[in-house]
Amino acid sequence: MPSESSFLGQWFGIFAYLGRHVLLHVLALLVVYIFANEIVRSRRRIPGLKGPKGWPIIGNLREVRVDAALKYRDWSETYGDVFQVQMGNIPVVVANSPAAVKALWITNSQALSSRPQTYTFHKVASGTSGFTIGTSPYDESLKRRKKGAAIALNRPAIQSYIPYLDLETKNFVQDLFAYGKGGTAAIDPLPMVQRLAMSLACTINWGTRVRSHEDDLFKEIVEVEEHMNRFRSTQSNLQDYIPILRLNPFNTQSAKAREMKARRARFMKRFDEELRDKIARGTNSPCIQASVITFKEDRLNETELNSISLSMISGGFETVSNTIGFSLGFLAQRPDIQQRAFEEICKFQAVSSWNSPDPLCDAGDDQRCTYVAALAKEALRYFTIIPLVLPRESIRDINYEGVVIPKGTTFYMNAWACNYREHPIYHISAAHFSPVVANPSRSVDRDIWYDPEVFRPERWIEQPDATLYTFGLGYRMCSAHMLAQRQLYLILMRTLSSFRLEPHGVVDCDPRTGKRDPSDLIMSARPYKILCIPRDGPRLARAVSDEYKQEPTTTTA
Ligand code: HEM
Repeated sequence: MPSESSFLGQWFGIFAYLGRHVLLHVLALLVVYIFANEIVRSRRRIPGLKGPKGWPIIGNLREVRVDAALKYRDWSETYGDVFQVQMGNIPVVVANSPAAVKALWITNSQALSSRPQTYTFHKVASGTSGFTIGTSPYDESLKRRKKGAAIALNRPAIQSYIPYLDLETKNFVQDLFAYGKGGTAAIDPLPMVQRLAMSLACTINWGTRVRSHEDDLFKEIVEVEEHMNRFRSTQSNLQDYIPILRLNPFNTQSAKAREMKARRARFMKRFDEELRDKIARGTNSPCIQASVITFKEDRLNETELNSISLSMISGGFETVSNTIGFSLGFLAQRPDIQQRAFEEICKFQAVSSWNSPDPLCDAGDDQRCTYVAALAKEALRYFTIIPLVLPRESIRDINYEGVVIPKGTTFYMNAWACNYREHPIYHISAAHFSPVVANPSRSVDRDIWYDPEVFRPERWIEQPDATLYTFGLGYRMCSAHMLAQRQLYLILMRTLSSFRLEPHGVVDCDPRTGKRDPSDLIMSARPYKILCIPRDGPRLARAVSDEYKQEPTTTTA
């Protein structure tokens, strides 16, 4: 009779043998898979275009997981201004200089008129709910939606939104004053400016305001949109590029994307239903959705209408708020710039700087205070909150300096690299950088700066025609760049004429070191607190006291 221990020993031997066998098979399969994938990956590279080779399966994903724009700029020194990377097996062309970007995005504007589709954002997080304009591929429907957005965001339309801008920026100043307890309590201004931007977008689109950053609806939209921003990131959703990861049954990313899709659909439906109800009762304010629903001549279907709403929320809210989020923290540490802006506002309003100017400045003024307009533009350049613009996809072959880039290729514009383009004779490696003394005559090309690392609004007064890359370029450039600049200008005018900003504790709003998550698509600053000290408390209190939470009375286009 075999003893119990030898019996167990036999079973153990059988299992060990089977285990080794299975393991060897799995390893062999893995090697074959990697080998076969390497052949596919190298065949998909664009012939004639240089670029880092990357790793099997993941390509360059590991190297560009965070701060991709900075990495691409570094690589451009080795591979040239235009090179290819591989996201998994997918080749992507990256353009890193003003000249290259203009040759591709302007000269080939129509060829670059589409957007690539990704698994996480397009298939899971959006699905049948439709895409924003900024994430839609090129087709007839996109053309209709772009036309609708262009009418809603052109100069005359913006003029009609001035009462809304007035109300929301006034509400913002009131919030800084009230929550900041007249300069005695440190506050995080981000939720307040998020409310401003969100409320403006909702008013223009649905005729509905978002009154407080303490509202549950506000918090819900912020949370959902922040997640959506992550699903749109060009480098952090590995499953977009490595399809095998989508099979993972415990895939938390897809589960989160589905959850956000459902939550987004809920608040969109709520806005839509409220508006339809108001239209039925004849109590609606004029807004984009009402004008399309009421006058059906625009021929936009339900999904297209939804796409415009999504674009207003997703385009209009995080962009402006994060630019201001970085700017206020940064300016709190730059009393010199605040003082200069204040003096320029006083001059603009024709009051002496020891008298206080009107803290609420004229909402109808279209960026005529040159210094503050330049300050807004410099904030857009310096913080370049979408460093890699939004990806494009070519709908035709493009010939770039003799290299044929096939139709269907993804392109990234490195707006960061273009906005920070430094003339070679002033180039010093980032680690040893010391700002060059300001001397405008030394900037030899209008798109190339001698001091890009310095925050200097004056550059836009010296070179008003220099290109700003923050809104992208060409056919798919930001549809609302005029509205956004107007918004930023009025927010800065009113904030800087009302308050002196001081940092409270550590404030890092440096666009290189102070990002909350450097893998996001739209960058935001790490949370910080500042003191908003009224320049003239009694006057400010009077200016913001009058019924600031009322509904706007003037109509939209
Ligand atoms: C600081 C503010 C803003 C910045 C930095 C910004 C930036 C951008 C960028 C980089 C693009 C892609 C451009 C390209 O591919 O060339 C874009 C597209 C877009 N933006 Fe903005 N944006 C801002 C504000 C807004 C606002 C306030 C709205 C709406 C109210 C908006 C609506 C859109 C739309 C609809 C598109 C899609 C255009 C298309 O694909 O055809 N943006 N934006």
